[in-house]
Amino acid sequence: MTMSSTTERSPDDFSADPYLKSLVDNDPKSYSDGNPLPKSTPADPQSHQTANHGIFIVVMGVSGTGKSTLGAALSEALHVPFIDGDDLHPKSNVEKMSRGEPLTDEDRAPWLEIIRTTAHKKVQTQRGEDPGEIPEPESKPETEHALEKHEAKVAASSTQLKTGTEARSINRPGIIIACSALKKTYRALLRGHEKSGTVPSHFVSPHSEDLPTYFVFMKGGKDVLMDRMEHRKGHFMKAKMLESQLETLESPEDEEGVVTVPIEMTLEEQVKEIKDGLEKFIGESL
Ligand SMILES: Nc1ncnc2c1ncn2[C@@H]1O[C@H](COP(=O)(O)OP(=O)(O)OP(=O)(O)O)[C@@H](O)[C@H]1O
Ligand SMILES: O=C(O)[C@H](O)[C@@H](O)[C@H](O)[C@H](O)CO
Repeated sequence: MTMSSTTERSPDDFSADPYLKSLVDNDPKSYSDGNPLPKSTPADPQSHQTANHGIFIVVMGVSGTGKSTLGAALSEALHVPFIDGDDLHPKSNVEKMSRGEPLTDEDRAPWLEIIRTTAHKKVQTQRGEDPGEIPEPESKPETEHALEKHEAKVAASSTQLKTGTEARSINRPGIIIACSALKKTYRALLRGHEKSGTVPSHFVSPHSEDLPTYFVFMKGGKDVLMDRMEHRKGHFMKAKMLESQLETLESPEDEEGVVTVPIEMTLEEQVKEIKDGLEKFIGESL
């Protein structure tokens, strides 16, 4: 089933989920008169190659591949904030996964829209632009912590900028989000190539050229994953869900802007591989 064929939701559907309802209620403008958010000026397709243009990096792969671990490490290395996509799931999705039930396309669609919109908002804020009235999705302390850490780093970087050192390697607007992004259609939505039609109009996310999107694909075999998930403590996603995650996964390796990293590599090796890969796509050092 493609994302574009998912059933359009009415505002009433959003009332059923307190999390989605809070997002709707926070934006009376788009619901009373149907006005979408003002969009940023469309950028020149090549303009993401300038240091001021933000980038959106999605760390993807099935559960247990190490997305959260790598996302945090990449954030340190690139001086770009990190958000765990798990923190942006509607509550109903987390409850469903905790019960051991795999999510459907319909469950994932609003979550994917929220992820892209959140990425855009964070990049706009870093650029000093007004992110408009996109409501702040429910966030958990870890997310806030990651953003605070990033802000502290930006402050430290500014000092370096003043002294003229490492000016090109710091302070680039951008955001890293961990998200399973299992299917091609989900990635089309995260890239801004498609709309799911499952969220209110104020979730208008930017065109792909206005927020260039890259994927880091964490590739690994079932045995290693099963072992990691079985040893991981305190996570809502249990090892028995791995089967359905692997069945759902459509490899992104033939798609544009994808850096693939084996999960067996050390964290250090993964970060280096990704930095090199992204620099090739972007055409400059990060
Ligand atoms: N490079 C690595 N080498 C060995 N173990 C790792 C590596 N990266 C992560 N791990 C371990 O694997 C487990 C899964 O990692 P993590 O929670 O980051 O995965 P995830 O993809 O974010 O999972 P989920 O999507 O289910 O939240 C953790 O116990 C983590 O410590
Ligand atoms: O698409 C999905 O099925 C979900 O996003 C999961 O992958 C979880 O969010 C994550 O892996 C938590 O463990």
